[in-house]
Amino acid sequence: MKIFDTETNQRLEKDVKNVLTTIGDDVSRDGLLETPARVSRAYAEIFAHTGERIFQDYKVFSTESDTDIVIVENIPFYSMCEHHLLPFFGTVDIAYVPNHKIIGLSKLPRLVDWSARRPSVQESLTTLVADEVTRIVEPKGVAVNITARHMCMEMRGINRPGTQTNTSVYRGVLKTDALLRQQFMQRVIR
Ligand SMILES: Nc1nc2c(ncn2[C@@H]2O[C@H](COP(=O)(O)OP(=O)(O)OP(=O)(O)O)[C@@H](O)[C@H]2O)c(=O)[nH]1
Ligand SMILES: [Zn+2]
Repeated sequence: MKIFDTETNQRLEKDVKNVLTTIGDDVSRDGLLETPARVSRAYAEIFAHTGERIFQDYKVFSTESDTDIVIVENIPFYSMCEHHLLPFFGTVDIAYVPNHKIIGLSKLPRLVDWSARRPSVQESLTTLVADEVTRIVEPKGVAVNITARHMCMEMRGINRPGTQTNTSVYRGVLKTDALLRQQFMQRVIR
């Protein structure tokens, strides 16, 4: 978990107090006394990788295996929409077609966490995961599929609880080879 330095913490706590006061609440009442500090700690987790472009926590192995496709599906994620700072969350499916290089499997959920812990939109999240798999594994093809619910569409605004958004990126042979692409889609389309 990211730890904010003292100055960042103090600034954030002050900002949270301002928001609470501005919406008409009383920051000196019992229930809110520790809230600015809690929000600061929560933001340190939720926004831990803001501004980072390169995922570093991975391990790759070389392989002579001729596995056609690797699919890791149903990886849960939580992120915050950059328009309303409200949560959007769901699942990510990742596939790649190896080219003599594979990635440690657990590193894919780690990559998803790293990508999600910043203000984002679902499309950029999808692209960021695909970019980093491409950079790290140098595969023949990559596919990323995300299905998510956006609180900004459910609890306010258009108010449509349960609405789901699907975004996907297909690259290389997973874009051009219909059979491989179908193999991925058959698994992940629920
Ligand atoms: N494409 C995309 N749009 C998003 C995402 N998250 C939130 N949005 C949308 O961002 C848009 C922002 O629109 P605005 O008109 O500027 O903001 P708003 O007045 O709060 O819009 P409403 O949500 O329609 O009330 C909304 O349509 C949201 O649904 C996302 O991940 N991807
Ligand atoms: Zn939003």
